Amino acid sequence: MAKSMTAKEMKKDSPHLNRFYYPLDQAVEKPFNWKQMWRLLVYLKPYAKTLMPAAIVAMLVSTIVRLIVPVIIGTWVIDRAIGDQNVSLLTYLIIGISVLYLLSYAANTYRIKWVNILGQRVIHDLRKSLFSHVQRLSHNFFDKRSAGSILVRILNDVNSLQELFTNGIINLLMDVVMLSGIIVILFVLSPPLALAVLFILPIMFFISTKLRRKIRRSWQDVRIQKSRLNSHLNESMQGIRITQSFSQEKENTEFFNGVNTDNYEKERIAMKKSAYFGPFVEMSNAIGTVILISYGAHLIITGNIEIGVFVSFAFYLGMFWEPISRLGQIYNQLLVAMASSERIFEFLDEQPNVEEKKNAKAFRDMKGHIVFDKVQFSYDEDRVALHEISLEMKQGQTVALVGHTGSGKSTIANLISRFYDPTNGTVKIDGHDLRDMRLDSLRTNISVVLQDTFIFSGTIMENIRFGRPEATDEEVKEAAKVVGADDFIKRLSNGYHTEVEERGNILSAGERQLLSFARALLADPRILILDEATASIDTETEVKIQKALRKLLEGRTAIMIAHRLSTIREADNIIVLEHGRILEQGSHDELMKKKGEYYDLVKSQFDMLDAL
Ligand SMILES: Nc1ncnc2c1ncn2[C@@H]1O[C@H](COP(=O)(O)OP(=O)(O)OP(=O)(O)O)[C@@H](O)[C@H]1O
Repeated sequence: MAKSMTAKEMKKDSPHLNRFYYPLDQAVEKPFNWKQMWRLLVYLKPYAKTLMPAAIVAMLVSTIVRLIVPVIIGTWVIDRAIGDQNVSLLTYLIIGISVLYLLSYAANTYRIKWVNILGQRVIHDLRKSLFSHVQRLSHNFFDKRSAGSILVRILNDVNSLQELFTNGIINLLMDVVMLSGIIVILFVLSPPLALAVLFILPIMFFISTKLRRKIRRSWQDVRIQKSRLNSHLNESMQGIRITQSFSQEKENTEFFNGVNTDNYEKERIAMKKSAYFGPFVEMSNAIGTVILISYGAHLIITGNIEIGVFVSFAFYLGMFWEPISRLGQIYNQLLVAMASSERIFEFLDEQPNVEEKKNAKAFRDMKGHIVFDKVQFSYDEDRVALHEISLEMKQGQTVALVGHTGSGKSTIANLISRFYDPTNGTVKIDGHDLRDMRLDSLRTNISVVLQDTFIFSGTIMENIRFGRPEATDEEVKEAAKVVGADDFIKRLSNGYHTEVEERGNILSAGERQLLSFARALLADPRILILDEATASIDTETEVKIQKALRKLLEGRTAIMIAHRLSTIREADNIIVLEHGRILEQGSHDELMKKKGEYYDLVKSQFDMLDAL
């Protein structure tokens, strides 16, 4: 039964969750689904002729040895060799049994090895296909999900399938063979004793399944609690600076202690329930043994069975519980795997919204002449982000997009890079509808410099080279020089080889911006999209950035989402947007003369500056 908790339930469930709750928490129980199971098993296909059969043969060898040894001991060693006091037969039997055990030992070693390799490979393949698929998905997929939830699927959900693929499937086969083997042998040896001993089987199976279900639910609670603990820990570490600056450490610690205690409580309950299982197994064994002794002894005394059969029964009874208990475990594993695989397949079934046509053409020598022809666009059904926008950006022009927040500036930029397709109308570059063109040939001609520059972990050199992986060290340095980033890079401890952590925490906002300019310049795009930083930067850096910008813009079509008056003023064309519509456009002087919306915007910036 699928079960997800509401916030209210979670708060009730966890007394310490007064301030936060984490809606990602979900119980992981899904009904068994054959179709999905079959889809999962397809991942074993590449190994269907190598590792799979090898592991199955090894498993069969060790299981068959375990199955026949008790019969040999009962009917041959006890009834024949010892009964007839036949020493040479006894010697042969001892040697034979030893050889069989050695064979089983070798088969087991290989089974474990092959099964583990098989599991690891399947998980490796699954993670690879999931990652490459997710990387191909369009922006609208990432709009709907947090980075954290995507990470959980690629890491945790795939991990939770590992156990199924390493041991689960082969163990399942092994246990079925073992269990059916034991039942058949017991009935062949003595049908009445087999009936008496196996009579308790369905009862035990029923009770143990119930018990296991309870235990499983408790461990699910533990997992949910752990995920809350992780979420809180993650949030605390990410926000540590804000916590410290607002002196909220005490409150935060109290909250953490609360979640930690809840976690402990859930673990304690789960442990307690799990502790019932071992003694239950022992007790069931004991009941079986009592039945065996009382009824078995009666059968021996009345001459219906020999002592050897009795001994074989005792052996099998000891072996019986292991596969039964493991089958329950595998069933649990399957349920967990169902939940995880459902989430994984949900991602794999997601198709990119922006698709490339089969016969898509490549841009050759793009000039960078952009035309929007009656473009309408909505991110979601109920809100229109752009209404019938028609505009032209000529080759080499710098076009500034201005307007209030939410007016559609970034949306226009997103459509030029074809991160989304227009709902109506067409976006053309050099006269080609973008939907007819190859995505890679479009995007290699466009560089996007965002406000929040993303710095990857690696060296400064590698970060700049991201724009053109084949660039030489000299070309990287040249690009940095042109945009004026060279000065600060040289002052870093290791110059161009300084390691910057993910997101570039060791660099200032201005430095990060210069770095992203160098990256864009190195890529040498025909079209440059620049989301200008709103963060205030000191005048010296501002001047540097302006100079760098001029270099960067030379000979390219540039679309600037502009906030600084200095940038806007220099643009060839200024497009003023409001609520997804173009209000007016023209050069700075033309628009100032018009005394429209742009004039008001500029005036308000000046008024603000005066007020400062
Ligand atoms: N990924 C998205 N999903 C849904 N709606 C979105 C998405 N991105 C933007 N919007 C909406 O589309 C409209 C236009 O947003 P856009 O980001 O283009 O504005 P903007 O002018 O660039 O704003 P800002 O100056 O704040 O960056 C807004 O109403 C916004 O809420």
